Amino acid sequence: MTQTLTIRRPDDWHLHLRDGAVLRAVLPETARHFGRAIIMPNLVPPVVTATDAEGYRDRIMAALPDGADFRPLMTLYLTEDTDPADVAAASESGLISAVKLYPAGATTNSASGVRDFDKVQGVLEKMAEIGLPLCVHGEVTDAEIDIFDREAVFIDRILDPLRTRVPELKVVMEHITTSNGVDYAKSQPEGSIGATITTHHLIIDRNHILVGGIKPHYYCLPVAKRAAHRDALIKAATSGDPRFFLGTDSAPHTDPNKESACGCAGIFTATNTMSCLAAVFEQAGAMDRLEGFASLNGPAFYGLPANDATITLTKGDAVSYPDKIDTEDGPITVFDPGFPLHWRVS
Ligand SMILES: NC(=O)N[C@@H](CC(=O)O)C(=O)O
Ligand SMILES: [Zn+2]
Ligand SMILES: [Zn+2]
Repeated sequence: MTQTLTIRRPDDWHLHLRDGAVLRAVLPETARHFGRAIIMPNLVPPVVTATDAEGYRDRIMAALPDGADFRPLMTLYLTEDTDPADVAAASESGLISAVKLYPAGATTNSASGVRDFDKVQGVLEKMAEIGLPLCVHGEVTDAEIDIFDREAVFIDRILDPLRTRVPELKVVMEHITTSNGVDYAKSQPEGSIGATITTHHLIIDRNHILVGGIKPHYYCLPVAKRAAHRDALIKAATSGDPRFFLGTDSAPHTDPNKESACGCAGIFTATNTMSCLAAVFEQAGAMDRLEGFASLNGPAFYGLPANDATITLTKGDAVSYPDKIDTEDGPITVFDPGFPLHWRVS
């Protein structure tokens, strides 16, 4: 008996598309299965103003394959100089769907991020007033904090005080990797907080990166933690709790930039995400909750309708995906879940 599952067309609430040749190569991978995606603004230079976002949106639209049913949801990169009026106008016109906070130095292309939160208080208050969500890369950057503890320490030292300072601000904890992240999201009122979970953090733990030789294609930030944390993420994602939704954080870097003495952080999952998620949800006995996680909870948090279109997943013989996507800048390795995938999007 063939098994099938039809769900609303999913959205990706955290996606890196880059620009130029990489954008042209990776965008079709997402547009094939996803209706919308929150587009991360960490280009070089970053997408800081409404004018930047408009230009980037136009370049994305120009790179879309003909007939694609995909809409990019743009974001602005929060800096200490961000103008509250520019943000408000960009939100009002429908150009942007969120603002992204990177603590300065936390991750790929985050040098222009925030150091002094007093300097962004005015923007955050304006966002709270107009209901515009703040997407947060939640890691402290202090050299003395162990890299495996940076998310938990961020929650205590930065996120919780921030929520006290601007209680009405809608916050998305991006790519949570710990049970601390799960617990904090669950402790906050529904509708005021969301937490995205990536495909890869539902599958790998830190052993995948380090055991049997160093595996650069499993390195991302926040770095994967112990298996017990991965299990807490699986439990949250498959629980049906509306606070948790899919943000793949698919983050392409070319192979030479990954397979290097100082390799870039980021895992590229756009190509096989839905097959990987189906495997995770099936394993957890929660196929009936995949639609909530991938297609319903995210739009509800962002105040958008779910997509009208649907996709159908079918279980059968192992599905093969390319190991790499070719780009004019070099190959980009596709995430290897480490087990055969049997669910395909038909
Ligand atoms: N996740 C990553 O490891 N990398 C992201 C940045 C980010 O989301 O932190 C990237 O832009 O490459
Ligand atoms: Zn991040
Ligand atoms: Zn990211």
